[in-house]
Amino acid sequence: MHEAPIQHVDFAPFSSLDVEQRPIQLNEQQRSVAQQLDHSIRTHGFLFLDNIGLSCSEMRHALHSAKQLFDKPLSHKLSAMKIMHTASNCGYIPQGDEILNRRRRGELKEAYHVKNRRAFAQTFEGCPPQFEAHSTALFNKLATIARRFAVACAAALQLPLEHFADMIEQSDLATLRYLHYPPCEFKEGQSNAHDPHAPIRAGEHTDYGLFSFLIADGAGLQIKPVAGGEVSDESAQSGGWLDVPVARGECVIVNTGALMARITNDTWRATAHRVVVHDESVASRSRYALAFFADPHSTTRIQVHERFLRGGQPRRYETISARDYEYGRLEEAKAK
Ligand SMILES: O=C(O)CCC(=O)C(=O)O
Ligand SMILES: [Fe+2]
Repeated sequence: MHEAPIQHVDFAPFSSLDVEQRPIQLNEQQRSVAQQLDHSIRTHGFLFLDNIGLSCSEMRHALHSAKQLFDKPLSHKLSAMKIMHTASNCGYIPQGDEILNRRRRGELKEAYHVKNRRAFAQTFEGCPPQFEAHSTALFNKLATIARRFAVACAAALQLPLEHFADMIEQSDLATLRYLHYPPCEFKEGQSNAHDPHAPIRAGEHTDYGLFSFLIADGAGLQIKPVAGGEVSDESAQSGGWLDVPVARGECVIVNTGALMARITNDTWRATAHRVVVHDESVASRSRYALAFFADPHSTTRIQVHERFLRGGQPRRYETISARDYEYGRLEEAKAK
């Protein structure tokens, strides 16, 4: 297996950006960060973002609170916690309820979704005592960082600087996802990386929204840039997957999602990824991760921006609302 040569981008110049101020103005250093993003996203669709304004200890604390949440007995999680339904997209997702890739016979993970408290009321019954306060604070912090990142994306793509930042402000679709991949079986030569139907920790997929931040504490993430907004049968199954080196809660991994691919007419693609186990030692341990999905507000019209149609470029995607697109994909991912 090959390691992906993923670049690190230092986001420190953006930490002082006030995303509420209009007009947004960028200095030279910030414009240079935007150029680096453009390069990384065009070449891999994934990058490591350093100095985002979330310290290592905050990231480790977040991973620890995922552990505390999922450490609750299964009977408690099923009876006392709110179970996630597509309509709300928040709460607990038991193992087996979500299948990101329908060719897989199952996915070896459980998850918990936290939504924007400013956009709708979420209750946290059955969660550990500090979980509500901690996850809400983390959501708000990541949402601000995401808006700064959205400005950098707009600069990189030469769009009006507020273009993406306004779409995700107060978004009811943005989600903070806590993930736990429990220890699983490993059989040499029959790993889920090779058999396209075997159960897997997270099946081949692209994320739905504009971009995602990922914080993880263990190996297994693999990526494969694809030519469009979704994973085709061929691209998911053939070889060419690259390992993402583990960041162990030291920096954030960023990837672009399907709605970004639609708006940019695939100038920035959605990057396919999955989570596998390569060996006995990875299989024998739990893996915890957090993903923040920067998804536009549900009423946002997602259309190819005219800038990507210049010079007679064919329009690859029809206009759709963020809600219709995302709920379509959430329904697809629901185990039938
Ligand atoms: O756990 C990971 O590293 C990836 C999770 C992921 O891709 C997702 O939840 O969309
Ligand atoms: Fe993902």
